[in-house]
Amino acid sequence: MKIVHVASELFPYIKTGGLADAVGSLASTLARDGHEVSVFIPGYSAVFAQPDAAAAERVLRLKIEMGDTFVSGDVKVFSPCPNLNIFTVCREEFFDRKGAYGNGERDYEDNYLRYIFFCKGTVEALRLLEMQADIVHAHDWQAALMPLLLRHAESRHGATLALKTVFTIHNIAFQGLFPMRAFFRTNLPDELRGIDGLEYYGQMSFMKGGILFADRVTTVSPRYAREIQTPEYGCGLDGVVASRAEDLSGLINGIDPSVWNPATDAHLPANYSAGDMAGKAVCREALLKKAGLDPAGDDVPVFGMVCRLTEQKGVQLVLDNREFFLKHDCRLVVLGSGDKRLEGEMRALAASRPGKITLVARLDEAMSHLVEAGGDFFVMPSIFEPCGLNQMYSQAYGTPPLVTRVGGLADTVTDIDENPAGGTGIMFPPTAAGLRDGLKRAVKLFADKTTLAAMRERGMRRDFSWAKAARAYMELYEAAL
Ligand SMILES: Nc1ncnc2c1ncn2[C@@H]1O[C@H](COP(=O)(O)OP(=O)(O)O[C@H]2O[C@H](CO)[C@@H](O)[C@H](O)[C@H]2O)[C@@H](O)[C@H]1O
Repeated sequence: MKIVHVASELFPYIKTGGLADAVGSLASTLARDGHEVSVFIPGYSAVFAQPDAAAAERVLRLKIEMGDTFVSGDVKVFSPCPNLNIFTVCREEFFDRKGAYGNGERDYEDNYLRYIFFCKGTVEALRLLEMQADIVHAHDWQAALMPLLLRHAESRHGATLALKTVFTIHNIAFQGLFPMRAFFRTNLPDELRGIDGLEYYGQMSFMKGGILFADRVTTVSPRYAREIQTPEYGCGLDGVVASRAEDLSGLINGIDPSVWNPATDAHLPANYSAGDMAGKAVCREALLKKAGLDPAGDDVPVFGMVCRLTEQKGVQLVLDNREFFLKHDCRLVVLGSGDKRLEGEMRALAASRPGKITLVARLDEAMSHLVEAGGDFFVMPSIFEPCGLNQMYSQAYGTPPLVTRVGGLADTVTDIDENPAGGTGIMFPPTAAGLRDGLKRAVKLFADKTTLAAMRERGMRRDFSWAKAARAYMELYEAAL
């Protein structure tokens, strides 16, 4: 099958979060299975810093109509492995910047222009390169205009660019909402300005376009697919999502075993597996040292956390439990940056107990592997979580996760008290009291080494592979065609 993915992130070329991992793994798994896969991403300068992308060749010059003007750019391509072509839609003025979406303080004000250009450039490339896709699969708000722009270009040019379109919601909290004047740059027909089109309370919503106009809509777990049809989790788009209920499905992400496998992980000082756990202790020691924490004996649990520091990830719940971390003999390593207030409060908490609590406020791929491997428990108390990857990584690394009962977390972790013979983690409601209870249960469990060892082993033997996840997408594509 000819499959085209369109996304603003792709591991290992450009990543700010789980979107990059999900698209990267899905695309390469489908390519390995023999499908002809292309991925379109913006030509961020960071992409070309990667060795295989540095040799990208220009295949097209673009001149894209955006409102009453034409904007130029080009398309470069490289191929990191058989059956996989990565196309970058380039325009230095838009994508040659330090951050993908903003400067660290705020989002770029021209993001609507950048991603309209990206989607239009992709559609134009599909046309000029005569790619004849079976499926065009767009991800998240940055690519959400693809289904509409593609069908519009088809009717303008009398061509078929793709048989079916799929839109995946990785996180409905980020919708691409802009003042309505942005619509003018799409050159879409005026009737799409209204409530049955892209309008959302007087603004223009990219994500609404993806949900309404793709042939199939997916999100990244069955539970989140149900949740986003409710006002509590739908972030204002619950009605729109519910209107597509018949074409909506929730497909769990997988993890890429060539990147996330403790038996082969090159980021770790020692490897280990369910059958030989000796290396995990080496990783634990290395983690404490790297994080600048005091050594911790067998009776002192090490809690790890890796995430964007945002409300979504439940960082506030951790802060609300400062007393727990201060009172109990434990260690806490937090790797993440983001919201300045949360970062500041976490930094203050760490400063109040150096040697015991630490915040590493940067993006650090290698250290994220070490936290997964070296921790005794992984803390992931998300307020909402479409799928979540770290709770799967942590189970694969023998580090039981503490998770809230929401979205993909509830779909991928089994609570040890509810199911003593099958438990792989600890689950609780998304509140400060819920997390407190979870932490206390973890401390108790840490003293019960037999139960803990069995739980670790069960997590490590679970099949979270992308092979399984990619099969579910293939079934969806086939059903759509
Ligand atoms: N400081 C840091 N250093 C190194 N690595 C860091 C890091 N901070 C975060 N990461 C990494 O970023 C990724 C985060 O992935 P998640 O799926 O947990 O969340 P995210 O909310 O970004 O993704 C959204 O999309 C994905 C993909 O569909 C969904 O699983 C998820 O629920 C949804 O919110 C992980 O690989 C993690 O290790």
